[in-house]
Order: sequence, then structure tokens, then C-alpha cells
Amino acid sequence: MQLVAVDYQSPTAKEDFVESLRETGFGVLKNHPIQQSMVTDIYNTWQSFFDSEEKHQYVYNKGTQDGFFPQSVSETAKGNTKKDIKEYYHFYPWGQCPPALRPQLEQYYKEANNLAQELLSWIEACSPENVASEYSQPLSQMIEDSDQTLLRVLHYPPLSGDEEPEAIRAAAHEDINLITILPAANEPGLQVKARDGSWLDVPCDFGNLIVNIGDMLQEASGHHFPSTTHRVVNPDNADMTKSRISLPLFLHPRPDVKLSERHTAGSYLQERLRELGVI
Ligand SMILES: O=C(O)CCC(=O)C(=O)O
Ligand SMILES: [Fe+2]
Repeated sequence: MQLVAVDYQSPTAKEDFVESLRETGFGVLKNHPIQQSMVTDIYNTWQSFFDSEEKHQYVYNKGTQDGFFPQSVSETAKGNTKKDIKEYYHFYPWGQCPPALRPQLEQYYKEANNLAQELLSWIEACSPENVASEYSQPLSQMIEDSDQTLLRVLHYPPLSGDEEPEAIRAAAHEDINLITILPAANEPGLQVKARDGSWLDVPCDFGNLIVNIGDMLQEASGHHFPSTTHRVVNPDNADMTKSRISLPLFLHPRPDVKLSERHTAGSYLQERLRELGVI
């Protein structure tokens, strides 16, 4: 199996994209409306931020989870013992951000949110009736005006070679939220677990947009849409000396949105953050 990029402009884009999500948990879009120059500018600006000492002035707020997460507190994926080799910044429009970097992220946040709403309406339109009838409200509406949607700027530093054995850039995990939108990173490494257990490289051609299903959509769709396990593997040889920057936008419903009989988005998130050890 191979992940094939779907042309956003094609007349069958909606169906092709949703079929890919259903089959693999991932959909890759090309010719989409997000400007690559905006993404590249963010990568450059934030590489400098992570290279500077300024980042320590923006250490994350424990209660609200906005700000800089140094490598020492980085996540340990569910079921893992080794911390990921990464540092990251959690941006929310209401949260802390270096003033000079804010406008760029706000604009990306807004544009990617708009695209996410459209993609959620595609997903809804291609959901079988028995699945769609269980959505407590239109999927695109679940994320409207949500203050929980999280833009994460990730920096995977160059590797020195003395990392703990078994520690990787991002250990195998599933995302918690509804869907995730991720521009192709500036370096490869992202892999998705196929149904047969093998790992597939996600096509990382610069300009592609990668979308994946999170656990909340899996929950809301009664498992019709699978949240797929993915990871970021370490580079080898020459690529070890390179940083990798990536920019996932995790689309979260408002906390009161009902996902299923068992869960609201709020109760689901609290349960998962406790498992991650970050609250
Ligand atoms: O860096 C990437 O390409 C993926 C990051 C990721 O999966 C995550 O932060 O949840
Ligand atoms: Fe992820």
C-alpha cells in the first residue's frame, strides 16, 4: 500500500480524500489553498526562536498549556517509557507568544482552521448515513470558535549520536483531537502504521498537506474513521546534523461538544492528557 496525494482541485477530490482517510487514517493533499511561502516563513522564524535563549522566557503555563515545552518535559507517548527527542511551542490565539511572531501564527491558524472546516464537511458528506446520524452536530461546527484548537510548532534538534537507545523523535502514537492538519515538514521521518503492521513513509514533498484522523473523530464516528498510529523516526548519516521543524494544527471541538454516549470533547481530553503525563 502507498499513500497517494489527492489533488484538492480535482472534481473527485472530496471522495478521493475521504476514501484515503478511511483506508489509511491519512489523507495527503496537493494544490491546496495554504500558501507554501507562509509555511516556509514560519519554519525559518521558529528555527531562529528555538536556536535562541529567548525561548526560556516563554516556558509553558502548567494550567493552560500554552508556551514553550523544553525537551526535558517533552511528551512520553502512551505506552512508552522514553521521552521523545523534541521541543515544541504550543500556540493558542489567547495564549503567550513572542509579539513579533504572533501575526504570522495567527494568520496561519485562521487559514488552516478554514480549510479544516471544509475538510470536515467533506468527511461528513462522505460518512454513511448510520454514521452521520450519530454526529451530535455537523463536524465542521464542532470546531467553530473553539479555544482548544492547538497549533504546535515542533523542533526536532540535530542528533548527537548519544541519544538513549530506543528514544526517537516522536514515538508511535495517535493524535487525541478530531483531525490534524500538517504541512509537509522540512525533513522526512513521518511514518504511518499500515493495517498489516508495517510502517509507511508519508510522502513529504514540500507543499503537500497531510491530514490525519485523531481519536475524537474515531470516537464520534463509532470507529468508521480510524485514528492511525504514526511516528517520526530518527534520520541517519548526514541528516543527523539537521533540525526538523513541523507544524501540526490539532483541531479540537469546544469542550462541551458531545462526541459519543461516553464522552464530551472536554472529558476525553482530560483523560488523555493525564495518560500523557503532561497535566
Ligand atoms: O512532526 C511530525 O511530522 C508529526 C508530529 C506529530 O505527529 C505530533 O506532534 O502529534
Ligand atoms: Fe501526531
